[in-house]
Amino acid sequence: MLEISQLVKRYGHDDPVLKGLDLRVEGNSVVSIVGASGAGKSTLLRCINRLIEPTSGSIRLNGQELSSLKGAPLRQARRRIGMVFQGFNLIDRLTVMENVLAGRLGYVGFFQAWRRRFPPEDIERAFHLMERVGIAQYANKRADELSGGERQRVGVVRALMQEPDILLADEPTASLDPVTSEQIMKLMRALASELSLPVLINIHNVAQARAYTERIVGLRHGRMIFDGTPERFDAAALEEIYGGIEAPDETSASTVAEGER
Ligand SMILES: Nc1ncnc2c1ncn2[C@@H]1O[C@H](COP(=O)(O)OP(=O)(O)OP(=O)(O)O)[C@@H](O)[C@H]1O
Repeated sequence: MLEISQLVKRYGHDDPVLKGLDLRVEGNSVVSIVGASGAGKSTLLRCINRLIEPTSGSIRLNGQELSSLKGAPLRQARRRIGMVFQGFNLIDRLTVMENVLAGRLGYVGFFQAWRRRFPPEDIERAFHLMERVGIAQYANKRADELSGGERQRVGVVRALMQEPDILLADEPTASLDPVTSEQIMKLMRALASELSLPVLINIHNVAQARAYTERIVGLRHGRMIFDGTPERFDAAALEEIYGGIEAPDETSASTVAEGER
């Protein structure tokens, strides 16, 4: 379980970008975080995985306080936080299997990794997960020979190889075509349920947030101004969050039929 309370992040001497956020995410829930550009969505994810240092407040993952960790304890905590990126962040010249095994780097020793000697159970887990998401046949292909959707599946499997307690996804579908985007959203939702994993997804596509996540958190200028189900995420909520700015993909909201959910 993730429990964030009174999280503040200030870059330098600027006004805080996150202004006292409270958020609690339990079990296998899939939560989307929406908000206009600059609202603080990426900053929130980066505070959770501690790519950046929160200014104040508390972030607890399964009871462990993350906000003050440093050194080895921070590295250990970070390997329990899986991250999926907009640009996939794969190493192009390495194979799919090598990219996937990179998810174990927080666990295996340096020389083991350098000699590419991963324990058999890691290889087995890699194949199992690759099969689950439909990329096992590409195990020995170079990552740059795959399509965007396949590459993002590699990104998801790499994150799951960490055996994470939570999965964070920063605009995971923004580089993909609409159909592939929906497949990736469906996949993350299914995996959350299969693995009892909470998933937090930063997303600009409001239609997909509504269709594929069970809870939507709306940020505006670093404050949470909406937290509810897609059913409650109505035109008024949209107006409050985007304040007259058209939400990037709102026009396609009606194209996601109930039956596809
Ligand atoms: N490293 C940084 N140094 C200074 N300011 C930063 C830094 N990173 C982000 N910011 C500022 O913090 C604010 C929030 O940025 P953030 O990237 O969290 O927003 P976002 O909601 O994810 O936006 P987008 O949807 O465009 O990715 C912005 O005003 C941004 O300029």
